[in-house]
Amino acid sequence: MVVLNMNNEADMPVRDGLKKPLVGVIDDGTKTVRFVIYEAERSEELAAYQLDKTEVQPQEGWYEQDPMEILNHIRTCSEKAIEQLTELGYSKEDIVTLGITNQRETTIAWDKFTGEPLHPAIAWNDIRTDSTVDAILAKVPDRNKNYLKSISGLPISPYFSALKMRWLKDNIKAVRRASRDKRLLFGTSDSWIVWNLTGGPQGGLHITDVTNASRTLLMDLDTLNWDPMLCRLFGIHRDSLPQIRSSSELYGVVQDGSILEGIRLSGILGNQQAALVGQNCLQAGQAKNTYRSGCFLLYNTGPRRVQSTHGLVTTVAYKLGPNAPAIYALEGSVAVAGGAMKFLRDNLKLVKDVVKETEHIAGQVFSTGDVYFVPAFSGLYAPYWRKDARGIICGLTAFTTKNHIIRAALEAVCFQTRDILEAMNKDCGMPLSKLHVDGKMSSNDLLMQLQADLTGIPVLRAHSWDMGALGAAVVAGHCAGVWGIERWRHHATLADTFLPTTTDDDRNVRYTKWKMAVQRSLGWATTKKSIAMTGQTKRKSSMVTLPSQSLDVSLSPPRSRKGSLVDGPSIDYTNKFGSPVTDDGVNDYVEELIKYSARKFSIFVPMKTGIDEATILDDADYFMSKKECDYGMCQCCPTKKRLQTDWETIEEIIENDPEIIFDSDDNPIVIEPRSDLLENDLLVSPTILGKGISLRKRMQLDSVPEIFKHICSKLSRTPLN
Ligand SMILES: Nc1ncnc2c1ncn2[C@@H]1O[C@H](COP(=O)(O)OP(=O)(O)O)[C@@H](O)[C@H]1O
Ligand SMILES: O=P(O)(O)OC[C@H](O)CO
Repeated sequence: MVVLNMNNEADMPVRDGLKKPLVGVIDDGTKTVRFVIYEAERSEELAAYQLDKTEVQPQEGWYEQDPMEILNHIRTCSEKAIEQLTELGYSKEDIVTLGITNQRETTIAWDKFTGEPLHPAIAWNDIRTDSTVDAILAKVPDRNKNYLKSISGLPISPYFSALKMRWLKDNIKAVRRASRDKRLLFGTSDSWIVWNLTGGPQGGLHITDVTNASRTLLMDLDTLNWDPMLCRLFGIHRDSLPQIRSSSELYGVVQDGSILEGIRLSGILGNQQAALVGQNCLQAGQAKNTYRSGCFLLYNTGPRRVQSTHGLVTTVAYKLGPNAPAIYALEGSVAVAGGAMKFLRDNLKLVKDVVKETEHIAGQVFSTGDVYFVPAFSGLYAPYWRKDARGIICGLTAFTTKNHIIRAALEAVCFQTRDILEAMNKDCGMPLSKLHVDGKMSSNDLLMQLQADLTGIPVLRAHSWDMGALGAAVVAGHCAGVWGIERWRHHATLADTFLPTTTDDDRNVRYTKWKMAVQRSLGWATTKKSIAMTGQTKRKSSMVTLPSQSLDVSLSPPRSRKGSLVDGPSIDYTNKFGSPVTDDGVNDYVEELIKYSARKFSIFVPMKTGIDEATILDDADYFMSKKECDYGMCQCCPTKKRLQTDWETIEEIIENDPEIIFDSDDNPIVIEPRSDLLENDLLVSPTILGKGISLRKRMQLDSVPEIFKHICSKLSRTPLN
């Protein structure tokens, strides 16, 4: 008899006879949804079912998924896998607990009350947020993409969830509205799944685990909580974010009326962290590389957070219980690995069947014939973090055949892995002596041999390609008491070994050439081009050039926006505009100022009797009163972490993001009625370089932004309409 105990929570079911406790895993990948059932004691996969997801690519560089399809697939896959169980003499009741592993960073916004997704999921590899990245970079000193790394471990890149959340708030009305009405919930796909499994609008749990949270760019790696400054910077309100939990604890019970009804949920891990656990890389110094659409190398650094100075990210590897310490990892993420094979199949039609043909075709030549393929389709991730890189195939000659190109695409995966290893060795100071690998693409023997040859270390391929689901089963089973982590630590993972067959000189010469190819791929996509590509015209801040002024002054943007806004001439308006300026000639300039460079504003409107003062939005008071403890850490908002906010366009902020309408002293921007204003006058008072300057602007009615009309209607003598 096995008695299962969930961390002192209510006891798990009691099983009799020979049947062993089973653990189910929901695996939400980029391309597929799977449901896998393991027999805990023998770590054996008993049943699995998988469905492909519909690929949605509405524009170049945009990758979306249907959140409802994810849920429907989970239902179907779990039903089918459980059907298989019955043939083995088991039943659904033998599944004692569930784990979830998921594609990370993919972001979903939904309505807390209706449960409806407010937009398709934006997948991790989507680059629509290119210009959002620019807007955020414009707010940080020196536009330094690593500025937030000391807190979050991550560079500012389209890859991470905060950028996707910001984009959704900026561009999707339904998301904005839900935010204003406090109905908005954000989450990575694990949160979406758990919320729905545990009741959805009827009390569903809005949670995520530390590993997923560590991929958002909003979590502080030390406190393992949402960081107030990061939330403020990205304009994401704490109430819309899930609660961060450990990777292995009893979260709740499935209550969605599906076949999984009543089963407990006790493990959540991002899929790359899950593969690290599945590969049994539980000691500091062990690493694994998973080859799928992308390729992700994680190096366990134990409880020590290693801050990379060579382009890697610091991430949480796992936290096996609410009171267990967090274990960290250094990660090298490669955006395109197996994805390059798909490109050769679907776009260039060089192969029909990736699995059956690539190895054979590439194996017919002994080298790439000096051809190099950099598959930077959506920029390069680690260690370069260049969103302006684009794919190139170089070194083509009249003798180049498709065999060379396919082989070069395989080698690209190996070279990108070497890039990561080089960075990792520098960061850790101790070269990795072997590499554990998994992922579907690792079934390619030629790829594995090339990997050993191009890195010079043995490559150990796991017996099963899907170590992610196994890892999630381990952490869920650990909490349920059916899969001891200590036992797992000593579990011998079977592997095929590929040994290097080249000399150091050979591989270094080839690697130098690869670096040359990478250099040629950089800077290909300009910001301008990427905006045109994605059809995004709204956020223009990074490419704005102020028009030449009729004013006899030199133009200068507010100091903190200098780097991003202006390539053109500059005005020193502090010297010129000490007092209100009503000259019509200043209109264009005020317009520009309002549009692009406002930093701290007061807006005055003609007075309406009886109203003394009001904030721009009713929300502002609410946020002001809540803002400190909102993040659960009012004493923990250390001054050093506060960022001097430099606002985007005022209309954008007002329209898009009520939460962040605060000036640099953390006061809400105030609309003040003033009796000395003419009807339809708005007096905009930006504070620049510490001085208040009043620019009176007579607004053209047809050009008055809706929000100003609203303000005037609310406060002034004469509504604008
Ligand atoms: N034998 C193989 N040789 C080369 N590439 C492969 C092979 N098997 C799979 N791949 C590639 O690896 C990727 C497998 O991805 P998959 O595991 O389905 O993960 P994901 O969920 O990341 O899409 C696909 O892009 C496929 O083209
Ligand atoms: O689903 P995969 O295997 O492509 O994994 C995606 C990663 O989690 C993205 O960070």
